[in-house]
Amino acid sequence: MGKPPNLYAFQSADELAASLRAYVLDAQNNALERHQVFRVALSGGSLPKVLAKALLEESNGEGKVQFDKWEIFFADERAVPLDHEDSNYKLVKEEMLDKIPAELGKPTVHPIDIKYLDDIQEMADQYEKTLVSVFAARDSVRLPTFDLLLLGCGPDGHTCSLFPGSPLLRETDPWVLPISDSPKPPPKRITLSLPVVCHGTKIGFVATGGGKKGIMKQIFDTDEGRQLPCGLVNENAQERVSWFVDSPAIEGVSFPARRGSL
Ligand SMILES: O=C(O)[C@H](O)[C@@H](O)[C@H](O)[C@H](O)COP(=O)(O)O
Repeated sequence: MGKPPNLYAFQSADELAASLRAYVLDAQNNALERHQVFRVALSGGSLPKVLAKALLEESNGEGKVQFDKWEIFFADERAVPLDHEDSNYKLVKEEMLDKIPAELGKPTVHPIDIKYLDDIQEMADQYEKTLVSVFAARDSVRLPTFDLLLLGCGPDGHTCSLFPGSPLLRETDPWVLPISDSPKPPPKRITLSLPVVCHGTKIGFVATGGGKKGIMKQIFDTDEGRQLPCGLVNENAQERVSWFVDSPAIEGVSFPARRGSL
């Protein structure tokens, strides 16, 4: 048995952003020491905005974000054009990429290939090929190891586009999966598989606001919650998982949270 996931709780968005920055920088610096590149997967939802605040506004203190060493992938993506309002790429671009000051460098970004909008199986396969080309040949690496995955938690306990009760949760072979009936619109998406998510060196969740308190209590305090997608990531990746939450999101949660800093 490993150690449980880390749950960090903050009073304010500024405190959360400062700790998230320290966490991301630590992951970045460790990755750069190991292999001179930082491979990150990002989800959509509220995460890109919080991340941009952490990395672009909180510039005091330790270390520098070396965006020119970043390779950014999408933990999940909606099968829509890259300039569509549902696109996670557009969200990340507008919230963060377009605002990166020139002196921090430009990350390499891996969006979906919109040639395959009408064939999401092919889109997933092609995205997997992108991962293969970056992480090594599929045959020699059982799973790609992201240095960091930064994820959100839906009100039903979903993460990426892995939804509660979905058969996709049982898929162990593909790295990237298509989904055509997502309960959260739009219905057609691709997502990293659960084994790929859980294989990350570090997995960070950001969940804020009172709207999250019911699901946080379920995930951290109940056996059923541990079977939800976010709970499964906690169970499988244990101390490699860190949650960054605000006080309203964990009101009533019994699982011990560390308050105020990393
Ligand atoms: O593309 C998506 O739909 C997201 O990747 C999704 O998994 C999101 O992260 C959660 O729904 C949490 O969203 P919030 O952070 O907005 O609550």
